[in-house]
Amino acid sequence: MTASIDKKASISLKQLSKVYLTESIETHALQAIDLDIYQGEFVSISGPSGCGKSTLLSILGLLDSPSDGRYFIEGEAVEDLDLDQRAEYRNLKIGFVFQSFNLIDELSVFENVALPLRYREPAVQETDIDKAVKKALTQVEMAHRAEHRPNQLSGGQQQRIAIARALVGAPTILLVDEPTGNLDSHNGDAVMTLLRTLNRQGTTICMVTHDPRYANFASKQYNLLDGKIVTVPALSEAI
Ligand SMILES: Nc1ncnc2c1ncn2[C@@H]1O[C@H](COP(=O)(O)OP(=O)(O)OP(=O)(O)O)[C@@H](O)[C@H]1O
Repeated sequence: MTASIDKKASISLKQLSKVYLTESIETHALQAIDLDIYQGEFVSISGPSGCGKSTLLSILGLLDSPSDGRYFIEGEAVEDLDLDQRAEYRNLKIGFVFQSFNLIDELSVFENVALPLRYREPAVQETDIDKAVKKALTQVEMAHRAEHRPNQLSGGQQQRIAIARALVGAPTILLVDEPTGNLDSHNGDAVMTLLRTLNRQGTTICMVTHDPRYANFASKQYNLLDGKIVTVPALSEAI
């Protein structure tokens, strides 16, 4: 049987499952997940510790493979790609923002943001890299810090640089993992406001968070409970 694919979905999961096998223990981390994320959406996925959020994000980011089910990016099946193909797909289609920023202190802000483009084949021309990096830094309002090193910046500024690095390759989707986890509430609010602005400018976002306050920034909210996904009704529907 061929799974029905919605061509318009940027990301589509069909009956996707992940089982971890360790010695005699079988953990069903994700159970028959069906999820469509459309271009221009801002989706949040929340849930308690151990519900499968990191597992889901790793699979969406092509860092791990499902045990069963299908995963389509822009209508193309990606669950069976080999390691090299996955790396290439990840570079072209996925922007990743981590809780811990993961910037390289030995490189300038400019070079950190340029990094994903330097791994592309065929090589991206230097003038195009320059243009794309400046555009991404402008989007996160950090163009004035291009020559700084990450460790010369505040946590909130570092997260902005990490977002610019995720945006620079014009990905299909931005996958965001607890973006405010290492920030105080002022910087956390500013980063969330930036993500909302980027979404309103057209960036598709899927964010994992355990903070319900920040889940409200998303236009569509899901809860993950024991590896199963449930839609959170919009406020107007809940009343
Ligand atoms: N590599 C692994 N091997 C075995 N079991 C794993 C592995 N990674 C995760 N699990 C199990 O899968 C389930 C889901 O874990 P996951 O890390 O995805 O949850 P989470 O929602 O991200 O949790 P947290 O919010 O605490 O980070 C848990 O029961 C966990 O123990």
